Amino acid sequence: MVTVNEAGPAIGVIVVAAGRGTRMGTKESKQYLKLQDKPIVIHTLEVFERHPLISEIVLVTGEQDVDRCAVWVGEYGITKCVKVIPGGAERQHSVHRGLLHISTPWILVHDGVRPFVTESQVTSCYEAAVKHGASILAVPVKDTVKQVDGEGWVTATPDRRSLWAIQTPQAFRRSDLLMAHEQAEQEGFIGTDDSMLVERLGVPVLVVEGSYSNIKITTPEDLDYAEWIRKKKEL
Ligand SMILES: Nc1ccn([C@@H]2O[C@H](COP(=O)(O)OP(=O)(O)OP(=O)(O)O)[C@@H](O)[C@H]2O)c(=O)n1
Ligand SMILES: C[C@](O)(CO)[C@H](O)COP(=O)(O)O
Repeated sequence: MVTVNEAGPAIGVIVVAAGRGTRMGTKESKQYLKLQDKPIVIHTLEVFERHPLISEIVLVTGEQDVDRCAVWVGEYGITKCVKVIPGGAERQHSVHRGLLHISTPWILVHDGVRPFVTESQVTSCYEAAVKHGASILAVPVKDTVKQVDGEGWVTATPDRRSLWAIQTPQAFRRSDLLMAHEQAEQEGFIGTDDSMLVERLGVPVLVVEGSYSNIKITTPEDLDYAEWIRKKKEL
């Protein structure tokens, strides 16, 4: 772990960037690939660095990447990043580790590979959480979605009007998120987002509409799309 900057408590963000990017298939993990001039994870950190409500960022990276990320944090002027720590085998473990290094009463969790979230989306997500207890960004699903069995047969077609594609940030009371992670760990439950864990506690989670451009850079074609989004934002 590297302690980078000192900052006062308010709203904390855990940026998880400890994944291996197997679906991207590049030698360098996708969060460190350059988008225009900077690593993707730096673009992501800059959104929170600029955000007036955010006081503190904990960056979770691969164990072997902690030192170089701590150097980048200094070089790119991410003054709110107070710690760079190693993550775990699953995203969930990385978030849990981050949570142990941040003590603000409200926490946002964000994927290091979602660099296009906007300041207003972060604000909307946080404000909805404070008002309603927990909140996540999402967009309505555009395609018809089918449930399919292991042999390829369609088993159900859920009503699309009830389906949303879930994004980050996701905002929670720190106490709820910590309890949710502890319970999941005790029960051996692994979820693909933090909301799943908090939902298991019985905490209602409100969906806040985000935007389709808040993509998670996951597969190679996402890189071209990311360049296109970035250029469009500059215009
Ligand atoms: N053990 C892990 C796995 C994922 N993540 C982070 O969680 C975010 C969303 O995960 P995903 O896009 O699935 O990233 P990877 O796990 O890297 O991708 P893949 O599943 O293709 O290996 C990414 O910022 C990733 O770095 C993490 O911090 N720790
Ligand atoms: C949290 C998340 O970004 C919501 O879409 C996503 O579930 C994490 O990535 P993964 O691809 O499911 O690992």
